[in-house]
Amino acid sequence: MSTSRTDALSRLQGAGRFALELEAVSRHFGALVALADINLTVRAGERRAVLGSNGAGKTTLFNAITGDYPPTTGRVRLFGEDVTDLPVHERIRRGLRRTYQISLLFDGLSVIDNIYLACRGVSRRRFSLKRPGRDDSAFHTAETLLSAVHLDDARDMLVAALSHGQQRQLEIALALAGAPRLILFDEPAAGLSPTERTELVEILQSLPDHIGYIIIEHDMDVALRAAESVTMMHNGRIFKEGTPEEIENDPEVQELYLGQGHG
Ligand SMILES: Nc1ncnc2c1ncn2[C@@H]1O[C@H](COP(=O)(O)OP(=O)(O)OP(=O)(O)O)[C@@H](O)[C@H]1O
Repeated sequence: MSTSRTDALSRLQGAGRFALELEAVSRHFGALVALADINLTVRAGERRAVLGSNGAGKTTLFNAITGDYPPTTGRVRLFGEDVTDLPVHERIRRGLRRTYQISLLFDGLSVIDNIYLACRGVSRRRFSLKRPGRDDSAFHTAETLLSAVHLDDARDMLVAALSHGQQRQLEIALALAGAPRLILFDEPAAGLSPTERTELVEILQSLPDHIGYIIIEHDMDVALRAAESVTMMHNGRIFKEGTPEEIENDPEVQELYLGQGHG
């Protein structure tokens, strides 16, 4: 981690606030226990990877954090505030964002229009009847986000004409609209080529320091490069936590992960 990023993180965390605290979170689907007694904290600005085999409970963990599927038991706190009983949109208002495994882009619109709509959607003036002009601040924000996800060259292309990798980059831009403080990325590298994966990691690494994220990733290499801490899940429980180096060199993790054909 660079010295300037370390300094920025200590400033953020000096405020003494966690971005996320999960306390004894469980989620049942009928008799199935998808999450069991999860205790997890993520510091403000921290970048965390969640690894685990199929069915380990990673997406259910995201659903519990966002409120898409609230926990059966346990508490969820965002930036020090208990949000367990709050609906999804109230968590979004508090700076939580999420990307999905499936695309939620508008295929028939251009890249810049997709980003612009996301920016308008979270702006205070979204109900204004006035036709937006070039001085609309959402336009400027959209142009900034376009560059942040390396899509300047695809600015006016229709989403339907983008490569799979470009679509994933655009999804990141949409998650950056508004003032996100914690983003949950659900397998952003799925289906990407090695070159696209490298670009994705560069984009994630250059996000502003105050934006923390949790990334679900099957590709160990991407996860270990994009994160500074790792949580490994297995059968709905936290199996290991550590730095990327600790997780990579852990014999139990290697056995579990490589034994299941990942890596
Ligand atoms: N809405 C649901 N209804 C019933 N069972 C569910 C639901 N969502 C998840 N599950 C079950 O919960 C368990 C955990 O699923 P989850 O999708 O969280 O795993 P995952 O680690 O994200 O897996 P993958 O890597 O395949 O996406 C699985 O057994 C799954 O079938």
